[in-house]
Amino acid sequence: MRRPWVAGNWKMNGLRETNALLAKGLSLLAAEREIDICVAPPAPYWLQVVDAMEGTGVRVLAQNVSEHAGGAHTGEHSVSMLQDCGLAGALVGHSERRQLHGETDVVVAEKFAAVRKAGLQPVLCVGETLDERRAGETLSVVSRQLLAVLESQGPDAFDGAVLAYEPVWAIGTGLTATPEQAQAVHASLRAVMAAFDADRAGQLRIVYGGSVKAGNAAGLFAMPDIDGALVGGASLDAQEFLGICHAVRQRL
Ligand SMILES: O=C(CO)COP(=O)(O)O
Repeated sequence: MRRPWVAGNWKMNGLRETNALLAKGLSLLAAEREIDICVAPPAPYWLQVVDAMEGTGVRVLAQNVSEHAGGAHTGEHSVSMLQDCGLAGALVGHSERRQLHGETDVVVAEKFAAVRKAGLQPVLCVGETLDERRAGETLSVVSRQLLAVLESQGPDAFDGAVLAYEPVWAIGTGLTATPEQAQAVHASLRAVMAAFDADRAGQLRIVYGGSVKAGNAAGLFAMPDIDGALVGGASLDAQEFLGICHAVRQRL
């Protein structure tokens, strides 16, 4: 039984006042003890959100992290800073980082390693663009992105980690992958992992991201290999996010 996992990626949204309102709305999640629930606010608000979520069981993630331990890296933040601020982990390789900030598979794997070595939870994001899907390259792209970590760090690198499948064409577009489309990719990713370690593949939580809302979550979570969600836009609305967290309970 894989424990359901849902996270809200707030991206570059929110200010102190709206964060406080959203966090207050999310405090109802304290009841959801059998599910892992996380939020990933922008870095300037980590401490605000860590404080606001105290006692709720909701954990706070970074949206990105440096692969370097410290030093002359203007604008970056290290895993030690995440730890110092009380964060539980970090997203690595989000498609917006790969596409807009030129992060390669190698850099993403280094970030994954840095998070893991600090004992925090890495969330590896993989996904294909619309052109890649149309060219029939979906499975080769997401496998390559997963293998960049698996081959360099081994399957035990995924102990406690989460793998997020986020088709780029479904992010922020309102186009959701159908449950069947997402399930097919999740099953393939699990098979890639199984070639290294079948037990660990069975335990790996693979979550879906891309226009998940309260209204389409149940269909996705009914699929055998969709263990939760990484939610963007809908996580900025407490009721929507609560609805998604409730929907994932069907997997318990
Ligand atoms: O990128 C995402 C989460 O990381 C998904 O974003 P949307 O839910 O807004 O499509």
